[in-house]
Amino acid sequence: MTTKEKKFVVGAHGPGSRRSQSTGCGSAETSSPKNTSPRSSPQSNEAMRFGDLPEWATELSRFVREAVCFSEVSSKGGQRLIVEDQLIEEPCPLPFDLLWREPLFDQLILNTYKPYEGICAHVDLMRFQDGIAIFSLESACVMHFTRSERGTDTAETQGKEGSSMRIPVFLNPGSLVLMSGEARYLWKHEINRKAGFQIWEGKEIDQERRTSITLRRLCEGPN
Ligand SMILES: O=C(O)CCC(=O)C(=O)O
Ligand SMILES: [Fe+2]
Repeated sequence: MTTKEKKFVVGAHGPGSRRSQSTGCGSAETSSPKNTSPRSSPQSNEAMRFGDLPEWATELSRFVREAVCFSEVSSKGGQRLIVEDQLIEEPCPLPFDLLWREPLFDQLILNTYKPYEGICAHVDLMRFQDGIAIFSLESACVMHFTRSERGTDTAETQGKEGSSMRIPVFLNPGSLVLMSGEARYLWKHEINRKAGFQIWEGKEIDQERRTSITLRRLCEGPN
């Protein structure tokens, strides 16, 4: 895998309160070596590494910086959009205080999923700092973001029928997801690959093996 294969950056960021308690599948926090995996099948494989990362992962960290610095939004110094007469400022995909910390990441988890295996809705453990990167490889998929119970629904996050908003994000093989701020603390992410759930533009996505590499940084102090 080379960094050249990465196609684009999906930045998910919001200002808001940073520390809400996480909710996982049910109510458990997730993505902890000690917790039950939030993935929907026990046959999934995962590998974890803490501390000094292997060279290829350090290269991925460098790629994250490069991708943020050269992304369209960053190069314009935060994109400003007018939507229905309202000025919306799209923040940088990863705030600069997080982007330039050293090390950027010190924990990695590699997950492989067979077709129809996914990961249920969760907020990553509070033992990890803000600023999380996920490289999505092999099979395309749709990741859904839903407001966690800790982040109260507002008029903006309510769908027309009053149900909580569910935001689909299409991930190509090679996509990079960056989560910080509200997206990291107040929204759950999920990849439901059960039959009938991976629909994009009206068509079901063909499923193959999917691999993801998640990079995070542990909070200081005992974990
Ligand atoms: O496989 C993915 O893309 C998501 C992984 C994830 O959310 C996690 O490990 O916490
Ligand atoms: Fe996660």
